[in-house]
Amino acid sequence: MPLLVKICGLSTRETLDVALEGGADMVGFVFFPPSPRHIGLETARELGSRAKGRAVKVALTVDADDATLENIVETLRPDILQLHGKETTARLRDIKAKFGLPLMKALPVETSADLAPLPGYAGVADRILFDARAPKDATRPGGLGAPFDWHVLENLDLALPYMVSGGLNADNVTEAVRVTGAGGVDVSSGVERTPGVKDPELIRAFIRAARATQPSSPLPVNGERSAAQRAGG
Ligand SMILES: O=C(O)c1ccccc1N[C@@H]1O[C@H](COP(=O)(O)O)[C@@H](O)[C@H]1O
Repeated sequence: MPLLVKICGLSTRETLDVALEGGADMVGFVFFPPSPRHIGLETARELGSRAKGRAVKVALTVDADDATLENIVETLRPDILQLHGKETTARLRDIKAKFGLPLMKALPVETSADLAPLPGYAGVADRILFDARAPKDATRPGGLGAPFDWHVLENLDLALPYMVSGGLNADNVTEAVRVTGAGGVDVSSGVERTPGVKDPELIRAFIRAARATQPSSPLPVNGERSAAQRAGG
């Protein structure tokens, strides 16, 4: 399976286009007011229609209530919900029943003890995102540009697809994939000039580096674009 590349925290037309043209598989939009990447519903509507059919649209929320999720689903029209708070398995079931969308549950990781909730989430989430555990005094649970010890995932045996995030950038993504065996990578701070301000060249470099972690793809089948073509190579 080709590595999935997600660029998260996009908030402008220009940087969304760079991610799409660079071949990102997933584009993420943050709905969490304390974040420097938070977008409002009008921006969500505009960026959502721009990304439609070109990449998987991911709505990132943190312990959002139903009314907030309803507004996001109505405007962005996401393909998947990324739940980055302390949502329980019961809440995941509830969200799934109400919104009928695939769920990616973010799990904060510092030590192997943090993997304990996995079996519960694996029963209801469609995908897991392993992210660095934020410090206790952080103003947000992610998007801090800090990695975790990837060796915690070294012997992971998980039936569910999983991605890794936290402090990734073009220089360390190869090693992160090698150590964790993740099927996807997710980046925000590592493609920014300052918190919330994406840098087009860093986005392109990250996607190129992530694609380069893979053996060269076989010839495309049934008109599919190869990984190299998707990377613009
Ligand atoms: O990006 C944010 O501001 C954010 C806010 C709240 C929860 C998660 C957030 N970002 C996600 O965190 C990971 C790691 O990001 P980084 O590359 O270390 O900056 C990623 O999934 C972001 O989408």
